[in-house]
Amino acid sequence: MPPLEDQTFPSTPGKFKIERAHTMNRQLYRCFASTSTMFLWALFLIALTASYLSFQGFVDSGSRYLSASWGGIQWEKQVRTSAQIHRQGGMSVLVTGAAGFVGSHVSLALKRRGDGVVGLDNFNDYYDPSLKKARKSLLNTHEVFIVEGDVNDAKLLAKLFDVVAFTHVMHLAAQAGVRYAMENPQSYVHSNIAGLVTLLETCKSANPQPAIVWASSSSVYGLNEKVPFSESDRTDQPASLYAATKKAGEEITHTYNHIYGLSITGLRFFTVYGPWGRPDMAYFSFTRNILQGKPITVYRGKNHVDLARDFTYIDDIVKGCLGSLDTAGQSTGSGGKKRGPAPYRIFNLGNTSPVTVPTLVSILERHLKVKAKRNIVDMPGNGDVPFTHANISSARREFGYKPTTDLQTGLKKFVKWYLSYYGYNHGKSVN
Ligand SMILES: O=C(O)[C@H]1O[C@H](OP(=O)(O)OP(=O)(O)OC[C@H]2O[C@@H](n3ccc(=O)[nH]c3=O)[C@H](O)[C@@H]2O)[C@H](O)[C@@H](O)[C@H]1O
Repeated sequence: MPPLEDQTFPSTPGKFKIERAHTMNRQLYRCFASTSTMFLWALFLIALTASYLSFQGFVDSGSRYLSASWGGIQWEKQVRTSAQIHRQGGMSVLVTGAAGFVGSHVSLALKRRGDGVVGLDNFNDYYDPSLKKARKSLLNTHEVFIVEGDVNDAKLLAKLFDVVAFTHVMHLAAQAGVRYAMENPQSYVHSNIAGLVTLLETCKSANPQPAIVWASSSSVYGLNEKVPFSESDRTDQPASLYAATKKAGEEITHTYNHIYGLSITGLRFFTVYGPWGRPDMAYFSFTRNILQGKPITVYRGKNHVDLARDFTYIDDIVKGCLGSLDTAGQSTGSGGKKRGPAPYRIFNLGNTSPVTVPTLVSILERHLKVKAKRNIVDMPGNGDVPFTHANISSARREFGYKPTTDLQTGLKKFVKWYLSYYGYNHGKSVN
């Protein structure tokens, strides 16, 4: 039996060490009684360490290989080819959210006029990812390569800037949707705040730094009642977490402009709609339900006042995006250091003619030739605002922005696309 003091927990660490040392000495003496045994043990330990290290190396490279959906010579070639500029004075643009609604349209428009475009998208399932895959296929046929990845992946972003010296970033990747923010608040912080900062960190360190144009939102006007909404109006009363993250984005981009000399343009989009749109938006889900004979819920504001939106057609928004890129001016910093002041701009991109939600439904009924089953309910406190209305004189002055599509015409084009994509007797599998 060992002495009692060896069995119980020591009263001080020092005592423990002394007692343990005695015990270990006795064991060492027994084990390494002869020098030849010690030599063999040393050899054994060296061999063991070497095989452990090479096994770790194998595991590391294996997991890198398995988890990487990007990288490699072939991948870099695709990125470079997609980024190639085919016009005099053209730009090479990294478009985040390229498989999204606005992202896919902007990518196509840039490519068509000869600019280099590389897309980035995480293909999340906020809405039916098969629609995003279909947009990706469309872009592929126009030689736009979309990298599958998240804007929070700093290594991927750094790699992309290693491969291509992007002149511009069109940042459209975001968690969209006003009401969904109550269900999944963290996804807004992840994409609209953390993701934005990761992207800005990459851009600030890039040499040369790109100019950045990114999607803010009309929702930043929140409870503002002064109409039409001008960029100088107050934006400190957001009505939803979505709006709050977009407003935060405006402040965050301002600091990167101020400290690092990044050229920044924020675009406040007003309820963008059109072909290849987002299934979570009202005009899209109403269309699906009307065709399926299901009821639609139409929200109504205080005192039974109809809600209204400055619905803006996608082609007008695309023109606004391209105009912003063309006039962005250069970032002035390099290697994370500012060399002089750079442009910081914010523009409304709206249509300037709000339409009520019941009118939107009536237009859809006409185009679909089907009567909607309207379920009218008071607007729940879910982050919605009663109306939006853009003053677009700044964008008009700066790059000639002039929307030309009214809701009637735009919805006609949307319905035509919807029916060609899903068919009449369809929609059942759409999310
Ligand atoms: O401009 C923006 O920055 C935002 O535009 C868009 O938000 P919203 O203007 O809220 O569009 P959308 O959901 O189509 O609802 C339209 C109207 O239908 C009403 N609405 C909606 C759903 C419903 O079931 N019933 C209903 O009446 C509803 O109350 C509202 O009055 C983008 O989704 C958002 O990502 C952001 O980009």
